[in-house]
Amino acid sequence: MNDRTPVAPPALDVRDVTVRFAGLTALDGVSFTAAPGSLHALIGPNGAGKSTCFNVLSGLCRPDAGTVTLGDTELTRLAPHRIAALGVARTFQNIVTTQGTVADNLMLGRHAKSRAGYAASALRLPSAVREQRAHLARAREIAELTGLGHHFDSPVGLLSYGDRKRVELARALCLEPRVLLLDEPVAGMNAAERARTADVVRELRAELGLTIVLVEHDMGLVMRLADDVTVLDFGRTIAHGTPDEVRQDPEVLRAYLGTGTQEEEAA
Ligand SMILES: Nc1ncnc2c1ncn2[C@@H]1O[C@H](COP(=O)(O)OP(=O)(O)OP(=O)(O)O)[C@@H](O)[C@H]1O
Repeated sequence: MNDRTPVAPPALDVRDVTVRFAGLTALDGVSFTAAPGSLHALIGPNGAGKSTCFNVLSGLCRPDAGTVTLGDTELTRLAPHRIAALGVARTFQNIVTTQGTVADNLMLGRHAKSRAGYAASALRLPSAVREQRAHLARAREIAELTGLGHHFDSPVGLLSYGDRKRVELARALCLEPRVLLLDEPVAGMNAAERARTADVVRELRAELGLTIVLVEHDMGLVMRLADDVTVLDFGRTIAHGTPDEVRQDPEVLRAYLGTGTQEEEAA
C-alpha cells in the first residue's frame, strides 16, 4: 500500500450552485473555494443551506445549476461512492456509532481501500493476510491521531459521547481522504470534549495536510480553526473572508443577531 505518500491536496471549487426543493431555493448561486490544505468553514443560521451544500459536495444531492470541482475533476454529477473514491470523505452530524469495537469500525472504513478479493480474504491467502495486517496498523495510527489509541480494542458503546463521535471522524479518515467534510463535529459535546476535538482537527490537518470544509454552529471553534469562512443565509452567500472579517460584517451580524451593525447591537 502506498496510502500515506503525501500528495498536495487539490482545491475544492464550488461555482454558482443552486438547489431547489419544490418552491424553496435552498442554495441560490453559492460559490466558494476551499484552498488546498486550508480549513474552510461554512456557517449560517438554521436553514441557511449548509447541510444541502454538504449533500451536493458529497454527491447525495444533485444541484439544479452550478458545478463542484476537485482540482481538475468535476464532481457535480458523480455518485457518492465515486466522489468518496476520489478522496472526499464526509462525517455526518447525527451519526454516532454504537456497534463493535473502535478497531471494527475503523476496519470498516478501510474496507473501501482493500485490494484483496473476497476469495483471497476468505481463504486467508498470504497476500490477503499481509494486506489485512497493514490496514490494521494504519487503523491503529488513525486511532492514535484522533485521540482514540487507548480505546482501539474497546467496544464503542462503552466510550464517552465525545469519543464515539470521534470514531466517526476516524472512520472517515480511514478512506485516506484528500478533502474532509466535517458536519458539526462537536455538536452535543461538553466543553472539554469540544476542546479535545478542536485539538484533534488541528493536529490531523497539520499531520495529513488535508483540505477541510467544516460546518459548525460553535462559533468559538470556527473562529479558532478556520482560515476562511463563507456565511450563508436563506441559501445565499452573505459574506466571505477571514474569521475576523466575517465577525465584523454587518450582514452577518444581522443574520445571526437580527441587528444591523455592531453599534446598533451595543446600543
Ligand atoms: N429534502 C428536502 N426537501 C425540502 N426542503 C428541504 C430539504 N432539505 C432541506 N430543505 C430545506 O432547505 C433549507 C436549507 O436546509 P439545510 O438543512 O441545508 O440548512 P442548514 O443550514 O444545514 O440548517 P441547520 O443548521 O438547521 O442544519 C431549509 O429551509 C430546509 O427546510
